Amino acid sequence: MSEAQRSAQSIFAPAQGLANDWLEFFNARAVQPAAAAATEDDVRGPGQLDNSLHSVLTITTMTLATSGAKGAAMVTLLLVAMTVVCVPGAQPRSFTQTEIAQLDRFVMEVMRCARIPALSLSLVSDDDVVYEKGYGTANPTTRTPTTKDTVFCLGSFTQSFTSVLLADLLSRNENKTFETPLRDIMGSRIHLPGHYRADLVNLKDILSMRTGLSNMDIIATAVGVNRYRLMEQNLRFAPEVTSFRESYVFNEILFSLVEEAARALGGNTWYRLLRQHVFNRLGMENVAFVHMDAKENNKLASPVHSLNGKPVQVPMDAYKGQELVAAASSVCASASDMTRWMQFILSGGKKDDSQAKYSLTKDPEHFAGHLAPRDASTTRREEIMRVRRLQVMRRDVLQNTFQPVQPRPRGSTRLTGFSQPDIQVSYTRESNRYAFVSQEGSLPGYESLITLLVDRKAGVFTAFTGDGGARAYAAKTLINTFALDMLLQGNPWVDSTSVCHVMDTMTDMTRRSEPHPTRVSAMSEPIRPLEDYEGTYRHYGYGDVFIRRNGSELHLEYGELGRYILTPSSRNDTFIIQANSGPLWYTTNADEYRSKGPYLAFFDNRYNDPERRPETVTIPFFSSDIAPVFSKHPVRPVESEQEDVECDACANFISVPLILTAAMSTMVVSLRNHCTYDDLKKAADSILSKTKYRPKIGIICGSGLGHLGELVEDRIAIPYKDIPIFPISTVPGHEGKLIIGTLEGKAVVLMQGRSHTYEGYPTQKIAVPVRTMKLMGVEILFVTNAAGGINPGYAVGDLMIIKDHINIAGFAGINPLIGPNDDRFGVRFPPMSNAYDIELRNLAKKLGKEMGFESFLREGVYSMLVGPNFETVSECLLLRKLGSDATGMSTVPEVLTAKHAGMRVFGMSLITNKVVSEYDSEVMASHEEVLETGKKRSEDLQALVSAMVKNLKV
Ligand SMILES: O=P(O)(O)O[C@@H]1C[C@H](O)[C@@H](CO)O1
Ligand SMILES: Nc1nc2[nH]cnc2c(=O)[nH]1
Repeated sequence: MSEAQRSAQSIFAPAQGLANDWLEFFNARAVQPAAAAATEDDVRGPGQLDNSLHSVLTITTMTLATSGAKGAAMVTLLLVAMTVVCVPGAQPRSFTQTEIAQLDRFVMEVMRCARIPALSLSLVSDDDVVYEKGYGTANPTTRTPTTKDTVFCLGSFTQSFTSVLLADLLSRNENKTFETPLRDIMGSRIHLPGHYRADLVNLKDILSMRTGLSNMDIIATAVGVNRYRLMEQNLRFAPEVTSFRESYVFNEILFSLVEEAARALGGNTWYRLLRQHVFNRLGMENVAFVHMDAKENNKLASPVHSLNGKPVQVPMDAYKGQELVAAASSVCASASDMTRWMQFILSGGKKDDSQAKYSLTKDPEHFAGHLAPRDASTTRREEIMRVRRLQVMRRDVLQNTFQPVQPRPRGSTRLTGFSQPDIQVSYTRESNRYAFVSQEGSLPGYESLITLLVDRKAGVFTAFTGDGGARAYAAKTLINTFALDMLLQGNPWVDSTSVCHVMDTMTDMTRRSEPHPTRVSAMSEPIRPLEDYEGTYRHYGYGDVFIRRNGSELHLEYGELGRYILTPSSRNDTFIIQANSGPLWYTTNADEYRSKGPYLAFFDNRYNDPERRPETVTIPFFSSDIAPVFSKHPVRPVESEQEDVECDACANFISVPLILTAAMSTMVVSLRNHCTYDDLKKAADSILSKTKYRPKIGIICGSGLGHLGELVEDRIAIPYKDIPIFPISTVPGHEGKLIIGTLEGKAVVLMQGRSHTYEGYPTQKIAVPVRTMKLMGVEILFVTNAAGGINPGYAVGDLMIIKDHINIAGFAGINPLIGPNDDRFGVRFPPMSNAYDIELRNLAKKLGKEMGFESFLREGVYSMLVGPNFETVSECLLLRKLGSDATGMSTVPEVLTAKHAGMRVFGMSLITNKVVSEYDSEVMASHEEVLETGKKRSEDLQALVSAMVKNLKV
């Protein structure tokens, strides 16, 4: 037994008072520390540790304050970021014997403190293997020592493999990218909740976890749901945590869709494609899948958890349910495999082929495109040497998987790197010195972490068996940190004498940052007879749970695997959940899970009446974000129907029914109505290419008011039908031309006519011309319209400067800003309190006065209804009560879009008619009257707008 093992044992046993079972694991370890022992000088003392540790912990504390449930992961990442950057100008290199001994000692100490039975480590630098090693006992039954070829299941790390596979498949497919809507890849309907998601969701959204849908992974582990049922029935009821693409929401169940996409792209199952395209190509020989062939793999390290302080083997059946989330979490691999992976990533798609024995004659494909041009002097050996580093995947293809979803705002103190992680290896951060890539994974009984310093071509991989949770995070982080510091010849700030203490501190901090468990204690008697709780409770997303009495016990059954006992607690109608048997024991029984507090089931009835039987049961541990409520009388959630009609965003004309249900205010709109930034930019550039002018002023002319366009000099006119993304005006009085030229010497772009929601355009489409103007460089927008006068003091022919608006249509869910927000246009939640620019309003009043318009120039509030009908009398009276002076059917969507995009807005209504506000009146509003008035007064309106343009300082 080595010195390190002896000290591990002596400290371990008495201090922790642990069961012998754990010691057995250590006794059986096959660690062979290097011959040379480390000198004291190699190891930093506690004094040095304090400063570094202090700064790390300070940052950690700050992170925890803002991070919430994902605190542990962030601690991990920050610690690595903090420590690996503190090595100035170090060079990667191989280890001396002394360093190997130092590293071994460190690892073994971590294993001792974190009670890790088996661990594998691999380090690479400059494409070379620096160190690969197994520690401890891989299989307690056979006492097999851990080696570099021992297989560990990697959990979420699988997502990195999946991303690279997809990058490769997409690169072979001309028309598809990570941003192609999934339905265009899979050719089938995708059922997801909320407007737009099903239409728009793409691989990037799922891989970077920004669909906003709650994680329902429990379905995969407990219910016999097959993929078809999941996709057809359950996913459409996944609870929404945030809006689509709003922020990072952990979700692995949607990887079932990714698997289907891989199948559609590659014509084979995901795992076969993965073997073929990734593992075989890289020579990752030991790979297995946790739910399929891992249990037959004799190199597999046995998964171990602790229960009441004793190590217990996790039954392989527990991983059966991983099938549904396989693409997110099912790959198992050895340290030697992961060395190859790290070399592949760090070298930009190459594989170290130096050990391979290929024959030029027998394996010509292997050398295709890699051989040096041959001349008489080239020997066969030289030719072969050229392919020592074989490019197995194109660099640009691989790089696709590293594209951030959204760039981190400059100078931002928000940890957007975490909440909007990069697509592939998840967490890329530009540290002071190195681009840093890291991904960790966990499954019951297994932990892993890979950390790559891309610029330094250095990487470390650690995997082990044992408990998960805060201590495991600390353990793997510290090992990777220490190894990288050593690799880069830095002075590790933690060493084997201090690491256990540091790990304790980190563990405590992480645990403290987690939500406090509800305090309840077990009771022998519930407040009501057990029969009262019995029944089938349903959730449309999660499926059914069955509550049955079994003798004196209450049981909860969920799917194939979920068998739980419900123990009454000190809180009324609240039960403590514990798995009683079977492979799911670890979900509620294992020490690490229990340390987070008891798992509870809350029964309730809708009247909150203790006299009535419970009708619902809420089970928080089924989800990490929204606790699902199962009900005896469930109400089927209203689904947002997806539009069947293919109505492409950039099609000329879109007829989309707007169905407003009074109860839900649900608008049925296809997200394809959104033009992307690139579509709009293309349109803007194409318009600008037709004119020498670069207008900063945009003007939209309302019904019958387009004659202003005739005052524009040196103009070109582009019919909307020639701008593919523009909606086309279909209403008399709206010409439908975009005019560019000068007005009063200023470059302007003028819309001779507009489109309206009532024409059948989704309101997002109305935003298109405004956003196009924005991308052309427009800074100030003039909007004019014809409106009905509500204010009794107004007369037909009055001009009303718009002071503010009331978005009546918005009350019913019609707003052009609904849908995913593209930050390049504006913020998600734009203020609207200053919609109509005060300076421009004052300028209009001043000029109006000078022009002698005072007697018919007003200032008031415009309200927008969708139309196309004019108002009923009661509606007019209501609008008046709301504070509206005039009403119309346009303008507001344009103003919202312009303000969202940071433009200044001036609005003016021509009062073309007076609304009918008496029940017995025989007067009727008509479009003819509107146009007629327009003719009479439009010259004044034109004069005022022209004068304003003249006076603007742009
Ligand atoms: O485009 P605007 O708002 O000027 O047109 C108004 C509203 C209807 O389109 C039409 C009704 O006459 O005039
Ligand atoms: N809603 C509405 N729009 C108009 N556009 C012009 N006149 C009117 C009107 O009276 N009501």
